[in-house]
Amino acid sequence: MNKTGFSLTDLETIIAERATASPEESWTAQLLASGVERASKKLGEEAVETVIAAVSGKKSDLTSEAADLLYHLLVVLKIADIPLRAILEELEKRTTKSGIAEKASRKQN
Ligand SMILES: N=c1c2ncn([C@@H]3O[C@H](COP(=O)(O)OP(=O)(O)OP(=O)(O)O)[C@@H](O)[C@H]3O)c2ncn1[C@@H]1O[C@H](COP(=O)(O)O)[C@@H](O)[C@H]1O
Repeated sequence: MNKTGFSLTDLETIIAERATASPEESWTAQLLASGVERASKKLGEEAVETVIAAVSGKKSDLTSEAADLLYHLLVVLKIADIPLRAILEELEKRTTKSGIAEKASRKQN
């Protein structure tokens, strides 16, 4: 748990609230208005920057890039009208099986 109890759900709420902000003042409003293609491109860039930071071994860079990545993922999910809850439910379903067992069951199908 972090110091303040801030969670991804809180960030999801902030993103939803910023949807009505002026795009001149709000990066979130700009991204939401830009549509799924541009926001996804930004998400992809943040993913690449996260990979580069991970490989560099610089923990502070990776922390910062991972934060950018999670924020932009939540923006894309908002545009797609998929609540964070749906992703958490999907992840929860997966807790009943190991990743290796799940991959093996895919190969059989
Ligand atoms: N968590 C974030 C957040 N993380 C990253 N960003 C913005 O995402 C943008 C990323 O742009 P760039 O790709 O140009 O930045 P970069 O990848 O660091 O830079 P380059 O090296 O690629 O040039 C920057 O403007 C960041 O400020 C964020 N913008 C907003 N939030 C949250 O959303 C709230 C509302 O923000 P606004 O909507 O801007 O009011 C904020 O208070 C935060 O809680």
